[in-house]
Amino acid sequence: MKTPESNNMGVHAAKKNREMFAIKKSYSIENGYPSRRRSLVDDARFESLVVRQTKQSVLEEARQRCNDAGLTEEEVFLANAAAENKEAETAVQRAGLVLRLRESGGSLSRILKTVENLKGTVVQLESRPSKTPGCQLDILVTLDMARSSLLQLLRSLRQSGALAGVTLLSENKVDAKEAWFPRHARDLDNCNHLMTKYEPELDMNHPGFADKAYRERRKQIANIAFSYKYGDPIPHIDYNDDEISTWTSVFKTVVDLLPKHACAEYNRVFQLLQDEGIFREGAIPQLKDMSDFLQRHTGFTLRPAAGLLTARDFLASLAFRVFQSTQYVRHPTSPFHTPEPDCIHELLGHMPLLADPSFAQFSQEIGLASLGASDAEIEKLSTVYWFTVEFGLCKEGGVVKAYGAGLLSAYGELLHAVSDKPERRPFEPASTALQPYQDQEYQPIYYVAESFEDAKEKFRKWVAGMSRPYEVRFNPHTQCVEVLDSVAGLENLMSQLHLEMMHLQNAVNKIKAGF
Ligand SMILES: C[C@H](O)[C@H](O)[C@H]1CNc2nc(N)[nH]c(=O)c2N1
Ligand SMILES: N[C@@H](Cc1ccc(O)cc1)C(=O)O
Ligand SMILES: [Fe+2]
Repeated sequence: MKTPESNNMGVHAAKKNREMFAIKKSYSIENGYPSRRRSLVDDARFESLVVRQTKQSVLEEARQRCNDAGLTEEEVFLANAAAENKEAETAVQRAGLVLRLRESGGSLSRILKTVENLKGTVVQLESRPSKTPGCQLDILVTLDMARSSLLQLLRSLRQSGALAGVTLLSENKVDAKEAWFPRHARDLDNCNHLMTKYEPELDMNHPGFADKAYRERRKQIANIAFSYKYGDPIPHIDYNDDEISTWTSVFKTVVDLLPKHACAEYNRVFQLLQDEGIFREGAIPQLKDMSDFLQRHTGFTLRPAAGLLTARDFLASLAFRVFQSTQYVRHPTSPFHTPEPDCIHELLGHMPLLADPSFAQFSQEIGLASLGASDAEIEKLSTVYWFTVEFGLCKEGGVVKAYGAGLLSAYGELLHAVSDKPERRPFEPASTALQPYQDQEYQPIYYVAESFEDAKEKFRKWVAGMSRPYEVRFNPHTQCVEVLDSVAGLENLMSQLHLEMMHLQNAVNKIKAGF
């Protein structure tokens, strides 16, 4: 089966690519985020722009270093890989070259001779009449060769008058231009970029802006998240009295409002969390305990996040049933609203429903749809996320109830959402995805889902029309996202499903036999 693990070289290349173009911690702080008005769609646009610019400057730098302005992206990639250390320089790698020959004459044999001199092995050789004017033949040659020799070969081919063009193809079909996305839960170590402009250091309207001790404390907790790596135990935080009393006051108001305004699925899990002593007055739940709870119910786990993540990084983690959660607490002067997500929002708003099987699956569906999506599609997906997971309403026996995390952790807006003031529209992914929104005042429009099942079904139909030319699937046994683009992979999946169907059939038979 073609799993990311067996397609090792490609994955390695893609990962290197991501690391090479990576931005340290945040998109906004180092890049002067310009927007004044908060919108996650603008955030997503800004993220793409910074990624493009960073990539451009990395390429420029490499071209200058190699003193060759004509280096293609693939060649920069190769040169950087070779420059890592002695071993990397002499490591043999497979490469595909397209050569455009002016004349078929003796030039091909000369080229092959050069390959031989450089200790390369030809794995495959194909030719076809060239469509390029002034050229006779196009040759596709696949080689195994040490990286440094490959660079040398490219240089000498470029100088040869017999060739009208030389193109290095991407390593093992991985297109360096294609969007990288995490293939294994451990790759989420690379998916924690922040939008930092709502942090207390930068946002003058943040209630903690003038409070030095608060900013220090927040930074200290955020740093724990920065150094977190996949597989580490989730760090325990010793919350202080101020933090605990903030939690307790928000918790009390939520408990009062739930019976009337929260959806049944939320209330059910909330009760469980109270029964287990995870949700109570006087103690902020530890992410570790919450993560274990979620894992028992839906397989979701938590990893600490240092602040508001970019939409692409945040959504990607959902594909792995991982929720990236902040661990610091909002400022004590403003318990009922904070401009950036904090652990009270994540714990009270998001966690209960992540323990509901149907909702967990909906969240994962959005995450899976985001992998390899275009920038425009990420904008749409985050808008859908906004009007469902963050601010969604749903119907329950003719009454409108809240399931959005931003409503369940902010009681003022919850009362507003269920009052007769805002406009309510039925949830339709295609139109919901285009609705502009802001995050500074209460929402003027909310979208109402018939049920989670219905929302999921509509979402799935809508997502099927997206541009990605392949389907992806999460394999819970390996924690890998598999790209369903090979017959072998599909056959494997089919045989697994076949086995499940047999179990299902047997179960039905046994129940029937019991009557
Ligand atoms: C996908 C969407 O933009 C969404 O609102 C995300 C953004 N980043 C986040 N980052 C953190 N830490 N917590 C969140 O709830 C979110 N929500
Ligand atoms: N406003 C939310 C927190 C929040 C802020 C920004 C977000 O994108 C999400 C959540 C609260 O007070 O609970
Ligand atoms: Fe949220």
